[in-house]
Amino acid sequence: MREAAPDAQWFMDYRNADGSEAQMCGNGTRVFAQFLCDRGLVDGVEFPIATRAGRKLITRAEHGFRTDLGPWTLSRADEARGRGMDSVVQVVGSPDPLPAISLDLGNPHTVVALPPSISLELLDLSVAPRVDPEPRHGTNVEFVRAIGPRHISMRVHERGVGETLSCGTGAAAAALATWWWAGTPSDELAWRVDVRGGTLMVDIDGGSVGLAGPAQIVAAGQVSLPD
Ligand SMILES: N[C@H](CCC[C@H](N)C(=O)O)C(=O)O
Repeated sequence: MREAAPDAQWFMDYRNADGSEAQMCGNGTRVFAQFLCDRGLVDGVEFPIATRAGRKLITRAEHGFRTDLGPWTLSRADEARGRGMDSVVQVVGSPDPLPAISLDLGNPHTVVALPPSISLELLDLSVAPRVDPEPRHGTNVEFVRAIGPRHISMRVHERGVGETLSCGTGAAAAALATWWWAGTPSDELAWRVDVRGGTLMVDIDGGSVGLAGPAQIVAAGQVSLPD
């Protein structure tokens, strides 16, 4: 980690609600940045942090922060390029399994574009969606509804958690998948992603992706780490 981010002063580690380790958390990087700024632990408008998924550059924005999430890849590129999908997802609320593509943003994501016949609001994500073939290390599953040009709405079932109100790397994966499927011209690169918890902005620059949104510390406490 030190080698991947030699100039980073701080390292963000991340655990899911069930205690499992995740390589990255996009929304977490902004709250981490807010914490560092509030405590005066970083200065400047731009600073790098280290994560298990490598160095991430944070920039202060007018309302919150932008995180350069860096490079992304299609996890099963040959399948995705050949068929426009690499897996299927069975979710409560859809009678049939739905086609999906898998992306790697440091952590794994599986994105489903919902057909018009299926309501995003009515999906039951209290039951974990089943991904086939099942990714070896699990995956975060995003369900996407197109709203307008470069504007999507999304719900997410997170690995190690369940449904959450927002997922930053998931929002980036959802925008990237929609962009990739639609073959969007290269000058249309700023995307708006509505999630249950608010709105995130995703900017796509070819093989690299950025995530911007607000950050607000809502509670403070102490955590005891095991020895
Ligand atoms: N909510 C996070 C991602 C948590 C990652 C996680 N659930 C996993 O990959 O196991 C985000 O804002 O990007």
